[in-house]
Order: sequence, then structure tokens, then C-alpha cells
Amino acid sequence: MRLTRLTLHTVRLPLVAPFTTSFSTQTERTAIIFELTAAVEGREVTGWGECVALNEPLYSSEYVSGAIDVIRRFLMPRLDGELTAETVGQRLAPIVGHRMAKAALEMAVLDAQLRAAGTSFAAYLGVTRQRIPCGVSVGIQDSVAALLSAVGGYLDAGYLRVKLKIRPGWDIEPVRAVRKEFGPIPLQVDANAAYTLADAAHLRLLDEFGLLLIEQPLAEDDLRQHAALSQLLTTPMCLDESIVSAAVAASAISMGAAAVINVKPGRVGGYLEARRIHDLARAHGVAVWCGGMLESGIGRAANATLAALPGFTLVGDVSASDRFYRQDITPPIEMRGGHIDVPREPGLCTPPERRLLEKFTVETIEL
Ligand SMILES: O=C(O)CCC(=O)N[C@@H](C(=O)O)c1ccccc1
Repeated sequence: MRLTRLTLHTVRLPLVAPFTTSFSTQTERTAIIFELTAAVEGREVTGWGECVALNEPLYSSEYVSGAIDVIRRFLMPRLDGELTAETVGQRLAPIVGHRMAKAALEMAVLDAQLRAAGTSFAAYLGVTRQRIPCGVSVGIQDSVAALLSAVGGYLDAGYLRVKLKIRPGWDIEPVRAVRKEFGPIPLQVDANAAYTLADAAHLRLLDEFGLLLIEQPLAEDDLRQHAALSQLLTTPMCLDESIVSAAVAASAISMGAAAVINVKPGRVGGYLEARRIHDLARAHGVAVWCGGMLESGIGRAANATLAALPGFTLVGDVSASDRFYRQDITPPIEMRGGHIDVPREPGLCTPPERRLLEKFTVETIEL
């Protein structure tokens, strides 16, 4: 196919409640929605993608306006002429980093390619599961009572696994309270790199709670310290921010820094690299689960399909749209009986509804 036009819709989606992690509190999600037009054998097709970079470089080095700049100046010019989704990564490889921007471009090309072929992402990946189990990520709350109320609400809604955000000063006590209130529910914690190896003795206190895993306790770039810490804990070590590619996943697995990997297509440069990490981890007997970046229904639908691959043996963060949004730009993705159906329509997602896309768009750039 040949790309003919790319429109970047910067959308601002209000969150149903503030979402606090160890690095920020978000009350709305700014994201870049990619609307790609391409020519496939003389026909015009549209592909949709979503860049998961945050407004500020607090989760990783990428951020919305920087992603727009690198796409305009350095990435799009490398995608001229005939290309396929499978060749986008190599075309963009000379540009260092900017994985979330690259992932969104590859995603839009893949969506256009799949729509042109009338193929679902599920068929493309060869997944056989019809639905995926849903977990929920619970932000840091103002009080333990508020946390217990939030967790109770999500369990009543049918979520099958709870992830608690933690940071120094909000860790042992809230986890203990959730265990006391709700018993042996599937439970894990996510620190978003808020600790150091010097906190090992404190983090060992988490071992008494029988958690599924502890996610990214230390800095993104410190595999060695995560490997050392994993020797000191009985709770399985999971990495998120550190795993930016299949190559780094291979290093983390070989160093014993990751017993489990949170796979996020945006963080690793795209869904094709995410599949490579899935395949690598599975070959090593390492479990993976699908993380989330507060995606709209575009990324959320694609994640639901990715999470249906056989190596995604742990419940991920693919929640229903209403976990974060009162109104999405696509038809809401709904959870039934604690599961989300794997999309089977052509492409990666249901396209956004034009009036909703316009309602939430704060900036439109034509490339
Ligand atoms: O389900 C979701 O989309 C949210 C899951 C979640 O907690 N994401 C966290 C994370 O650290 O993994 C996050 C959210 C927003 C931005 C960066 C990270």
C-alpha cells in the first residue's frame, strides 16, 4: 500500500475519577488518534491507530507534542512508496527510540492493511480464544477506606484480578487491608519504579500477602538491580517500563530480572514487537500479560485481541471502557462475566464515531 494522508487528532478524554500512580495524578487522558488514508490496489482505505504517550514524559521519555514532532519531521518521511505493516519497523529503525510514536504508525498501517483484506486482527494473529479475562488497575487513593470501596466496586463489577498502585508510604498497609477485607483474591502491585534496591527489606514485607507479582519496583534502566531484588523476594518479579523491546526482554529473562512481563504494544514499538516478546517469553516459560495505557477503544480493542495469544496466561489490565471513561470515541468495550469478547471484525478495532472524535478533539494536524 501507499500512504496518502495522515491526520493526527489530539483528543482529551475526561477520566471518570482521578488516577494516581507513583509518578502522577491524571484527571484526563490526552492521546493522539491516527487516521491514516492509504491506496491499496487503486482503492482508498482508512487505518486507525493510537499513540499512548502521555502529555508529559513521566512514564517514559515520550510525550504528546514530542511524538507529533518526530512523526511529522522524521517518521512519516520514511514511509513513502510501497510498504506493508510488516516493513514499517525496519523503515523506521534508523530513528532512535520514539517507540510509542512508531507503534501508532505501524498500528494504523496494520489496521488499513487488515481492513483492505477483510481480515480481523484475531485471524491475523491466529488467536483461537473467543474472550479474555479482565483485570483492573486501582490507583493510589486518599485513604484505605476509599481503596476498599474502590476495590469492592470493581470486584462487584466482575473484575477477576486486582492491581494496586503502590509507592513509598502507600504499600504494606493498603495491601494488608485489601487482603483482610477481600481474602485470597488474585492481587498484585505496581510501583512504577518508585523504589530502590535499598528498600529491599521493606519490599520483602509484601511477601506475606501471596501476591501474583510485584511490577517494576525499581528504575526502568536497572535490570541488574531487579535481578538482585528478585533473589531477595518470594513474590515473582514483573517488569513494565524496563521492557522496551524483545532484545531487552531477552536480557531481562537471561539475567533473572523478570519472571513475568507486562506487554504494552505502545511501549515496545508496536503490536508486531509485542508478539515477538510474547513468543520469546513463551519459549522461556515466562508468563506475559497485557498492560494498559488508558487507551481509547482503538487501542483497547487491539489489546483485547493481543491478550488472546496463548502466552498471555495471566489476567491483564484490559478493562472495560467504563473503568476510565464515561464516553469513549468508539462504541464502549464492555465486560460481561469478567471477560471481554475478542473482536472478530476486519481490522484492529471498531472505528471511532466521527461526532465523538470531533467532540473530544483539541487539535487536528494533517500530514
Ligand atoms: O488499564 C489501564 O489502561 C491502566 C493500567 C495501568 O495502570 N497503567 C499504568 C501503568 O503503569 O501500567 C499507566 C497508566 C497511564 C500511563 C502510564 C502507565
